[in-house]
Amino acid sequence: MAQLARPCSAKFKEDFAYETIKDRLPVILTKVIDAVTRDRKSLVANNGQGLLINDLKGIISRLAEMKHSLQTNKPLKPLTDNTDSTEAWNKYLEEQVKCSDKPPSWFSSTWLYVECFFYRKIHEAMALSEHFKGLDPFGEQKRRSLIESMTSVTSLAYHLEKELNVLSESDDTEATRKVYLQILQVDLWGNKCDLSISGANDNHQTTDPILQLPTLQSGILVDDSAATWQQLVDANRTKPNQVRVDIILDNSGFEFFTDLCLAVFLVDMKLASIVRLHGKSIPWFVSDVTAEDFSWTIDQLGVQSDTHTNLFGFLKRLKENLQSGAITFEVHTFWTLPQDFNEMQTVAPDLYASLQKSDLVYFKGDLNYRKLIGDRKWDPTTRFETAVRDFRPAPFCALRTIKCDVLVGLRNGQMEEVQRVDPNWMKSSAFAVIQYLSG
Ligand SMILES: O=P(O)(O)OC[C@@]1(O)O[C@H](CO)[C@@H](O)[C@@H]1O
Ligand SMILES: [Mn+2]
Repeated sequence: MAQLARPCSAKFKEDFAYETIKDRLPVILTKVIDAVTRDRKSLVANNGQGLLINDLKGIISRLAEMKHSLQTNKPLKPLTDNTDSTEAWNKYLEEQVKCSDKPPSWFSSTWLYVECFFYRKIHEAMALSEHFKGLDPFGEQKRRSLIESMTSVTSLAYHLEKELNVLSESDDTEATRKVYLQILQVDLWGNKCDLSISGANDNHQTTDPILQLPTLQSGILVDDSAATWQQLVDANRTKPNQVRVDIILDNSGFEFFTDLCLAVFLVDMKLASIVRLHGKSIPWFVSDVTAEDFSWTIDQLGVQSDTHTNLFGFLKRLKENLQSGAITFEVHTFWTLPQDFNEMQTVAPDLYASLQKSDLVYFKGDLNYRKLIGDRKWDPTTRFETAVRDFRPAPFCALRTIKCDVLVGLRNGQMEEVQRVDPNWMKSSAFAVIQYLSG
């Protein structure tokens, strides 16, 4: 068994974790407080009673108390909101208390734990209110980020529709493979549009998603995309018309649109008979997709197609696949717990068993990647399969733009090359990996 690398933590000032906990999360939390304060009038007006003001004041004071706790490195406390994940979170806290010499706190515990706890605490502040239990303080930003990406959305939709109309009439496997690899790269770089790395500042897509690919290509440090194509071909040979693909979603907005493009492509080109999309059950890491974001996105694409007619053909395909059940959306509590994926089989055996029925699972984004490799500071030349440890429910592929300081699977000397090219490599989202592991 390879020696486990140490987890990222803000107790090491050289870790990106330190900058995140010290600087970035307080900024994000301040924006949440401002959003709830600013929206107070519209939130109350929509609900029409002055007493709601006190309810909102309760939320704001809990968030302010959380900010003070974060900035003064107070011990983490059990959650009190009595939701379906409260017990799991409090059990995890108890385990941390048992296995560390001092009470877990923001700057002493692992980065993965405290950053996940940060977003779960924001949800607790809402869940403890009377009338705003499910309030998503990031909802407005996520909606705005899709609307401001509409030029890129419509050009991508039009491009894909044209390709699908030609390919579905031909049985040109090579041409299909080429478009698959192109859409996969579009989906990969869609992950640049993430509101957490941007400190909740605007981060929508402005360039043409297809035309930008050649300039981004050199930033792909590991490219196993050919192996994912082969897995799809092999799965269709052994079980024609029964291939299942899962996409573990990340960010809403433009990235989610690129996920929908990949899903429609796989179904309409008969590379998968079902694509199961997995979202988050609570607002998460600012821009992650919730069930509310999923429904709003489908509705909004409909609204937009009235003016952006290039959307129309793609949207028809998408809606047909949603109605037929070829594309589905679901959530599971596990995705918003603190455990990394090596613990899924123990913590969420039902989810692990479901993923075991998949022929290919795509994990989108940086946080999913961190959870695949345990958010540990592995040597970058460590093999991906070593860092993933025992997690292997099915063949899977990480599609991740790099936004923090954990990375594996590189060649000898490759990390040094990257650092020379861009010392800011862990925050610039200029680099990415497509890393595949067979089942
Ligand atoms: O999972 P995503 O949306 O690609 O990225 C999540 C993220 O923005 O949050 C953390 C930094 O606070 C990092 O893991 C990463 O930068
Ligand atoms: Mn995210």
